[in-house]
Amino acid sequence: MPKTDIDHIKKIYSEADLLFSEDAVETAISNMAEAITSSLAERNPVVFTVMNGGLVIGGKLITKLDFPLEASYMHATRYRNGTSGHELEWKVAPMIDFNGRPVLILDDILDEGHTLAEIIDYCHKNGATEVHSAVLVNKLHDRKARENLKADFVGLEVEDRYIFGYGMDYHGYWRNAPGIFAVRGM
Ligand SMILES: O=P(O)(O)OC[C@H]1O[C@H](OP(=O)(O)OP(=O)(O)O)[C@H](O)[C@@H]1O
Ligand code: HPA
Repeated sequence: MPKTDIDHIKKIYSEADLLFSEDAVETAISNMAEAITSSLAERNPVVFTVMNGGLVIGGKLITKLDFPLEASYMHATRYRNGTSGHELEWKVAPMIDFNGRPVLILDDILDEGHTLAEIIDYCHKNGATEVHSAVLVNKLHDRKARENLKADFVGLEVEDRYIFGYGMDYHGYWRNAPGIFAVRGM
């Protein structure tokens, strides 16, 4: 797709199937926040959002976490604004030292899970005492990178289609879409 084919991008949105409305997603985020608060309020975790996809869930979720926490980000990408994954490329490593501390990783989607699996390994190797993970969406299929790979906190389960909205992109666009949408035919 040419980089500036904005008409194609608009068509993708107008033809997409709405899987979860904004209200449904907001309810899921509130439920995740409650569950995370119950589990981690006394653990003093460092909360890392995985950019870029974690942009929306990171912002929306942490204001609902009812305990003192330090928040930062890391940036790793596997899809590079395309619709199929490659090897994980680190763009920005975590900048808060988490050696000897629990960590909570926040991301938009657990799809095949290579991203989350590598980030969890990275955190353990670099001294995290516990690594917790939360994703807005888990995609249902049998292609997970590791058997039984799951996030500790999951907002919504989605069918095996290419989705966008709430941080998830279609060729770099529509991270801002107010709901979770599936691309027609994908
Ligand atoms: O479970 P996986 O199959 O590994 O895919 C999930 C990852 O893919 C997306 O990131 P992407 O690489 O597209 O970069 P982005 O965050 O900049 O969109 C998403 O934000 C997750 O981090
Ligand atoms: O379905 C998806 N949509 C957007 N980004 C993604 N990254 C992995 N899977 C997806």
